[in-house]
Amino acid sequence: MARDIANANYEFANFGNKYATLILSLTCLVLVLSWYIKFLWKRRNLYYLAWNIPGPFALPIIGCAYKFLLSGTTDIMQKLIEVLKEYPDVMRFWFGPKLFIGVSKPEHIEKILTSPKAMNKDDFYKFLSLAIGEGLLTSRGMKWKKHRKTIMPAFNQKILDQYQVEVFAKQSQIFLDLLQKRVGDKDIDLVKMVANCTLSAICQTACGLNIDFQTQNLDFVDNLDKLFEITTYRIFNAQHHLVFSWNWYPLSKEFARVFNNFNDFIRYIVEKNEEAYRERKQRKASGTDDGLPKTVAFLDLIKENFTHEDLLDEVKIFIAAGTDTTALATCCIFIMLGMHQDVQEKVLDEVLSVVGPDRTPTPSDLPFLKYTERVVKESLRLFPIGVFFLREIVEDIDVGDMIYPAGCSPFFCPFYIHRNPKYWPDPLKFDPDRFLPENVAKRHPCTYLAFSYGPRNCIGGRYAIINIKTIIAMVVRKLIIFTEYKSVEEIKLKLNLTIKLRDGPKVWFENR
Ligand code: HEM
Repeated sequence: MARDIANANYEFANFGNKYATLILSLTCLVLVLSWYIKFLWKRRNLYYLAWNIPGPFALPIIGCAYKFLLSGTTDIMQKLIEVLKEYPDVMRFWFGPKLFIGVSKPEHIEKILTSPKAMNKDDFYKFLSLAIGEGLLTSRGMKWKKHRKTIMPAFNQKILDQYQVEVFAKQSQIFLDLLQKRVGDKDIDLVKMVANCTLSAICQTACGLNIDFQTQNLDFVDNLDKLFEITTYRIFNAQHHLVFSWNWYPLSKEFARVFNNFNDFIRYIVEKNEEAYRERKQRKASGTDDGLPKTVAFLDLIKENFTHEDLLDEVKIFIAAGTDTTALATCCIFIMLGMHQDVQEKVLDEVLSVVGPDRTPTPSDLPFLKYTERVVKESLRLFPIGVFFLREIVEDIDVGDMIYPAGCSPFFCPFYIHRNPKYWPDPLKFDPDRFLPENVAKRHPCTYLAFSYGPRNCIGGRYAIINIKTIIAMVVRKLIIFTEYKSVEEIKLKLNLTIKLRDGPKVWFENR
């Protein structure tokens, strides 16, 4: 009898436990489902508007991410272009719950890039901020607006002519001297050499500091490269987006090392600039200023409006956004000139007629190097250094024939647009005359996005073109450029935040 009661109690307790587990599981399921339905309901506008946009099939949870599974940095670019080609004007792409829209139609690009509803960068840039801080390129909202307004005048043509061209010419001369010692050498690390030249120029133009990266063996350029490489890796490997998983990963230690080196250097140059600025102020106050015109750095023009931390962030961005981009663009131009000796001859003729055989280029020469400028732009068409860029839409944007929903992230791929035969006939042909004013007038401005477009375009575009023109003018007069590449198709690229030449520039120089 007692055993029967015990058995009955046991069965009752067991039934109770099972029942409680069932209730608990059902409650959890209902909670998760109601959270999910609420999540979907809140985003109904996004789903509704995305429905009509063509794009690849999206799987549950991962969306279209399967398209990029197991892709290295070379394949990602290739695959992105392949997908864009399937949907030539507009493409929706679900990456998990996130909606990206690839925009290739110039009329849409113009409306989005000029809309105040799309001035912020996508979340994707937060990994970039973790590496290079919150300066113009990565900052958002009012902070960006205020900084852009203050920094803009420092990049105007007058300042560039008055103070910067002299720096570009000096650094280009050092670069040329180094190249002349390597004549005939097919193993030069050209990207690094040019990057040291552009970095020395930017340190001086941004902070007024004369550090010669070109002749001293400083490894800052390698450090910056590594910082970008690890950041690119993290962006494209979603499993490392969580801080917890990243901190356990060995590459995070390497990231910390290059990150600290980068920050120490920036702190050093900004502090040096502030010291020099204080001294100048004291000299002025005590009347001991010699009255001679001084080189004015960007920092000198903006520092009164910014905190020390803001200045650090902005200098980080100038250096990170200006060094590699300009260097890569210059290397691609060297390749194009090596591949097209007739174009190189025309550049030489122009430089000799405007600047002459030995004189250093001055600001008044540069506007007359018109053909050289067309060469720079055409090379940036084929090799736009920023492969793609993204925005975030905070309110629906009606572009006429469709609506871009709030919450989506439009992305723009200059590499794809610049090689689209619809806008650029015979797109792989290198033809600088595409940039003759009469030909430019026939195209929609948003078919060319090397420096982006609208209020958030590249602030250093003019600066970069002037710097590159100075380097090319100095080099082409003394050296003939050759490359092993025979065609544009042969030049393989990979992604490292910006474009990289997978197999290097394969360029060498001979005496003229
Ligand atoms: C050939 C060289 C260069 C190319 C191709 C280039 C390209 C670009 C592109 C495509 C953007 C838009 C990026 C985005 O929206 O995510 C950008 C932004 C920017 N670039 Fe450049 N850039 C070059 C040189 C420079 C230089 C030399 C500097 C500075 C001295 C610079 C500073 C910036 C800054 C600060 C931004 C952010 C602007 C903002 O968001 O308000 N760039 N650049």
